[in-house]
Amino acid sequence: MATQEILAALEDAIYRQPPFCTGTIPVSSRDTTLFYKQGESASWLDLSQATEDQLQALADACEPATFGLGQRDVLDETYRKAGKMDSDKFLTSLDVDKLGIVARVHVQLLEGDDVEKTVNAELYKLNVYEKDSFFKTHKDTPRGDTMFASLVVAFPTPYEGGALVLRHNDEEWTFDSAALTREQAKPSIAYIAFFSDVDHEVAVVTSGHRVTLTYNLYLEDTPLREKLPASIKPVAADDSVFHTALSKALDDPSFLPNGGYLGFGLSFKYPIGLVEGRAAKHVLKGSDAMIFRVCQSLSVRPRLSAVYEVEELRVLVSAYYLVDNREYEEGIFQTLLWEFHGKIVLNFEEDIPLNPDTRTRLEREECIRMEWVTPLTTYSHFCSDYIAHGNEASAECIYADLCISAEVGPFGRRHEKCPSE
Ligand SMILES: O=C(O)CCC(=O)C(=O)O
Ligand SMILES: [Fe+2]
Repeated sequence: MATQEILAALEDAIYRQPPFCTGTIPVSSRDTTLFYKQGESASWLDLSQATEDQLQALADACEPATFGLGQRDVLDETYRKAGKMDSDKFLTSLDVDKLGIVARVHVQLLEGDDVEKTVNAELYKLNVYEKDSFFKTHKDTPRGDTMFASLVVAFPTPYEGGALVLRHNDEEWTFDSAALTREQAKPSIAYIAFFSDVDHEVAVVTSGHRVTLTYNLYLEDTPLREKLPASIKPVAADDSVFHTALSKALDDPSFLPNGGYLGFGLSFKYPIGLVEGRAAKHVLKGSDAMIFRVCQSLSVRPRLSAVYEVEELRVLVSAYYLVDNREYEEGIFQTLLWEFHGKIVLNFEEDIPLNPDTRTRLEREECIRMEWVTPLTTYSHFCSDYIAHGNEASAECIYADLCISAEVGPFGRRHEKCPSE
């Protein structure tokens, strides 16, 4: 088969599941009691049978919610109009672990080895969206490189509007928590967990009060403390179609006969730490995780990488390095090559280019030859160039556009085990 046909077949074989999971769970007053501070005193209400007056009092006890624009928290009610209460100002009786929400989200959003690790849900904020409240499109600010998803729990209070709309790779999904909770025979909460880098917005609430708790979900590198309940079955990861397509490609002597690299522009973005010298522990999401697993299982050496564009050349660097565009004595290009062990990415026809810093021809070893299976649509930003709409200012981490680069051996030596890294 011609190379282009093989690459297209590989791309078609990548299985993409939706970047979220949702559900409803019946609750009792034991789950929906909320205590909160109000100046020097305290109040409480039951969010499964709250009156208008109680909800208004809760809304009045909230502060206006800000959002993050790069490194700053800003209040701009044309972008986000909502009330927020920080987690030191209230106590909720809702336990997302006991209700099985964390376990469900765990098996529905993660696959492979990640199902054996521990997911921690960290309570972040309480939000009240009154009439005319909304939150325009944003990604949730990564708070640490092990944060992979956000969880929103909506209580059964009366309201209309306020649907959460998610958008990813030209697809759109709506989570209408008002309709979902209204439709249940018993008082129920509605939840949604989504990969935090997925664009999302809250539509305008047209009446009532939409009360939510938000949580940040982290994948810890420790084995699962308690077995997942038997009723919660892992969603079988569908690696088989891509596995078959990649094995077939590797068995084809005309496909990268002398070896080379396969590149995969990723479907999701990943948090990169802004604290220098700290290796990131990325939690790969959805189809990106699937690509990594399959490459590993076929001894095609996958690495999470960043590609920087410097003077029309593309330089591939491991995603574990943090690169910003301050003044480097040697020039940014030399620094990427020497300090960060970068390689110039060329296709199989290109001539070896000149080094833009020294104007001499680059060495063959400084370049790699790559075929892209899925295109890399955006190059990595140098850290200092980055400004984004988040739900909080980012101090520690930002999202980066990354790719997987996978090293394919020459035909006949493809399946040799690579030394572990
Ligand atoms: O309330 C929701 O459905 C989502 C809220 C949100 O996106 C946020 O607080 O960052
Ligand atoms: Fe958000």
